[in-house]
Amino acid sequence: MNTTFVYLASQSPRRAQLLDQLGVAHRPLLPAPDEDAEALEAEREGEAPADYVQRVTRAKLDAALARLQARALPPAPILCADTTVALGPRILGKPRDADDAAATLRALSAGVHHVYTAVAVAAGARRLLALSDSRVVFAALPEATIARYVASGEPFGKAGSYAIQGPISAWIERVEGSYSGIMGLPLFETRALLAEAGIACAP
Ligand SMILES: Cc1cn([C@H]2C[C@H](O)[C@@H](COP(=O)(O)OP(=O)(O)OP(=O)(O)O)O2)c(=O)[nH]c1=O
Repeated sequence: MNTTFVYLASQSPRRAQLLDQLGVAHRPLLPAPDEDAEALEAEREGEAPADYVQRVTRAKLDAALARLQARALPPAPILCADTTVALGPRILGKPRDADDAAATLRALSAGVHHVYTAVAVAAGARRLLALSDSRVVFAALPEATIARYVASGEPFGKAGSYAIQGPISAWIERVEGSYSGIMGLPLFETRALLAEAGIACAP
């Protein structure tokens, strides 16, 4: 396929910024107002977090392909991703409210959790998917820190109620894996998928 851009099927500004780092031109391919994006992220009982994140990412890709067809847009590869924070078998999604965000941060405090990000590319008839798995160690979070952080508003819209790219990183002792993956788009895996789809990244 001879294309000069990819469609980024994501509302996340972080994913657009991360894709910029690869030097790949991209255009948004966002859901219509009547599309139920939340339904895609419904959990299934007993499903392992790594399986969940890949299933949701495939569903996001299917929805994006249908959107491209419905809007009769020019063909180009589509990229999407999903990030899930897991404490053992438990999925810690985006917080419902301030209490939920504080409870999630208490659960992550003084412990180890995983951040899974699946990234998927559709190019022509091909569909490619990769999974990034990172291990994050949080120090013990004082109650006052949790309260200030929740009041700052940053936990909202973030899986696991935190953003590694923000001030809470001062309480992260160790990370093994992919920093960009934790932020929402693992650049090593994304570059490899795009290369497989015939799209060269810089440098
Ligand atoms: C753990 C963590 C998550 N996040 C963000 C990345 C994702 O935007 C969000 C997880 O939600 P997602 O459901 O993966 O993505 P989204 O709803 O923001 O965007 P879309 O589905 O349209 O692509 O949490 C951070 O920014 N930093 C972090 O450290």
